[in-house]
Amino acid sequence: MSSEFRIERIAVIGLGLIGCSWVKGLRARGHVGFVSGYDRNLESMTLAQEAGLIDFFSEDITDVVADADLIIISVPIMAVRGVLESILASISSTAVLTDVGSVKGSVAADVKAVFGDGFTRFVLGHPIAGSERSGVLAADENLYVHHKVIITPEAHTDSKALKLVRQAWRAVGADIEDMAVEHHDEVLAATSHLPHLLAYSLVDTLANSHENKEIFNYAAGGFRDFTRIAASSPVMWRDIFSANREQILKTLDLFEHDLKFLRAAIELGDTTTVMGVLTRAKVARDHFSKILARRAYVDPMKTASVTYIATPGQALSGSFRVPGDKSISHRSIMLGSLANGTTEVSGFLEGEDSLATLQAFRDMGVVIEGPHRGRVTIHGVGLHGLQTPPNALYLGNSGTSMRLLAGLMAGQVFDVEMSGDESLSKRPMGRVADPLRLMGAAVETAEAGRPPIKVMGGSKLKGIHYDLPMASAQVKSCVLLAGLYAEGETSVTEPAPTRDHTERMLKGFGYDVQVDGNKVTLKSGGELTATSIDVPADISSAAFYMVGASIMPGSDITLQHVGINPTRIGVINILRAMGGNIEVLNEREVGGEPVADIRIRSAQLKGIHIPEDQVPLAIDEFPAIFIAAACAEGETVLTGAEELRVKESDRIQAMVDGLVTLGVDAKGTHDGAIIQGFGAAGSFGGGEIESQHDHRIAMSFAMASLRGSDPIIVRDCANVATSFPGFVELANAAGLALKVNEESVDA
Ligand SMILES: O=C(O)C1=C[C@@H](OP(=O)(O)O)[C@@H](O)[C@H](O)C1
Ligand SMILES: C=C(OP(=O)(O)O)C(=O)O
Repeated sequence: MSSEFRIERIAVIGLGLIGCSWVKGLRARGHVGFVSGYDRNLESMTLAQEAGLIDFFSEDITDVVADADLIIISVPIMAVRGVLESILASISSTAVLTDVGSVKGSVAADVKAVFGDGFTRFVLGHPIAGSERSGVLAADENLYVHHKVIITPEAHTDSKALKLVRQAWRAVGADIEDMAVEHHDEVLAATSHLPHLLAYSLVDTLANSHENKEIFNYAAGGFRDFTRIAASSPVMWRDIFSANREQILKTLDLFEHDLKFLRAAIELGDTTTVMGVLTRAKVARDHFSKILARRAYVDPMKTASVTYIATPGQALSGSFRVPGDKSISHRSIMLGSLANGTTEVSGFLEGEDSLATLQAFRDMGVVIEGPHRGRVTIHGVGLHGLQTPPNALYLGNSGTSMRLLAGLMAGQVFDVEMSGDESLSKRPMGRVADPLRLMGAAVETAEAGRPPIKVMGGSKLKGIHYDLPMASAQVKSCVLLAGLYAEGETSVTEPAPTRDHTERMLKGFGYDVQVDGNKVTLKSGGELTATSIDVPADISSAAFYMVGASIMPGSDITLQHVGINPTRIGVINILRAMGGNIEVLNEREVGGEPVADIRIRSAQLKGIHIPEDQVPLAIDEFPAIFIAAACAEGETVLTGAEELRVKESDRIQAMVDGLVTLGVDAKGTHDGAIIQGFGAAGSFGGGEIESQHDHRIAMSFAMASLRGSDPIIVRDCANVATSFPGFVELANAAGLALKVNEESVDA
């Protein structure tokens, strides 16, 4: 903020922490000329003058406000009206007034009552900052830096007055947020007023108990944390509780209702319900803690931008396990939730995509414990036990969650809306809406079949036969999952084999599924029975290391416990066809899925025309395979892969653009790409890569750095956490040299 902004005369009424910190901040930064102050307490005024916060005070409030350009009213809420009445006749005709109270509706009413309807120069404000410390001596010139100040402009508020107050807040480092008066009071009732009320009430209850001495002797831990805020000013809070009475009573009623519910569960020994409340609360609290760690009142549009700086690394070595399979993790939550009984999952992927699915089922009332080191316990509710979620289901970056859930939601009795991040919001959902509508579901999408997608409950579904127009396991799974709720038989035929985890897992839960060549059939009316699921390591995550070890001379790594379902092993087949040295060791079957350890040693790869039948079997691995192709001897041609254009990014374009940036001769075609490999003698040049916020593009170019001549900077890598938490640590342990640069930015 430039020091050109200046207010000549400010009057502060009420010399507490909030008003004094604002004035101190303005003074310290040279934005104010003369400050006068008033407080009911003479000592506060004297102290404020001695501390250099104010230049003048008077026991007559009218002397203090006369000639002020900005009057800051910083007194307990119930005292505002009295202040307004006593200054009404003395303020100048241009003076702007503002306040800092925690309730806005009552102050708006006071202004109207005292100054009349037509008064336009009062700007209602509320800084979300504070501490248990109070008074003049606690004033802190940096109290508002990066803190939110809520301004609640009214229709009649003068724009010049608004501008002045906004400038005066910004000048002390505050971030401004506008809200409607009623909305402010509703939000604050829940986030601030109710917690204070509970803290005061609990301490009072315990203090009145005849065992209070015992209680307070051992009052560390929970008591101290929960009741910290009961040390705040009683006058201030008495005023807030009466000024925002209606909204506080509303949230209190809600809380009383939920508290009774929890009490009843404890009384009945219903530990699952208790666990449900606790796990949901813990997740919410963990989420808020992340937010609170950064800011007092955070802007949800702020996210971290993550950049990888990848310098040439060493030969890869070691034996390690990459995180759990994403496709199987999603399905374990879905089927575990719909089963009868308790399902135990191990090896669960704690990535943002599978966690989005987990949260969606929690939102629909399923009690899910964990994840804790890959272990998840799901208390299934049966096929008909899901409950209406309180809000739209937010599925982040995850196409699998949205498409599979669309099928399941079509069979429910309640309506559900599903939304996602910027990337997911651009992905086609017509491909699932179409067959669901044929089954009788009522499904709405936004324009051109994009999310958000709304699935109306209560439709009577009927079984269909569906010929998949594209090879897509997500569409196949969507139709099959809807089939669990459809009258009669539901079947799908696919144009080429795609991952069959849904079919396998349904069978694992005891559901009858018929597979006949490329046709899968099931009938409704069955039940899912809880089971245990051991999720193998994700071959799609392993693929980056298969490529890394192949292209980097001297490499020799073993990837443990990798899922090698025949519908997923395209990457092994393709790399082998290119001359890769890949051994599949120790093959075994775990919970209906084949698993093996995979040893990869470096080899000089050669370009090939990738067989089209391998495309669906390696659909997520092409970004990594493009890196392998660039290091190969000769030309690699990919065809029949137009699906790559509708993943988290247009993966053909994103990879070709990145390769060209690094000096590789590559071009995209409508359904694939042609890449001229630079061979044994060549390398990637340095450069800056746009990952298009796509996890697989980011990780592929990180691997390219193994054969880089110069640093490769990869932008927007935050989404690596959707499928591969811990990627950077593992990569560096294996031989890469990745540095991470993280910044908070406006999304
Ligand atoms: O069913 C699944 O778990 C998936 C299917 C594939 O999508 P499509 O069905 O769109 O090919 C794949 O790309 C995605 O990462 C996971
Ligand atoms: C396409 C992918 O996932 P989804 O469709 O679930 O977003 C992927 O992980 O590469």
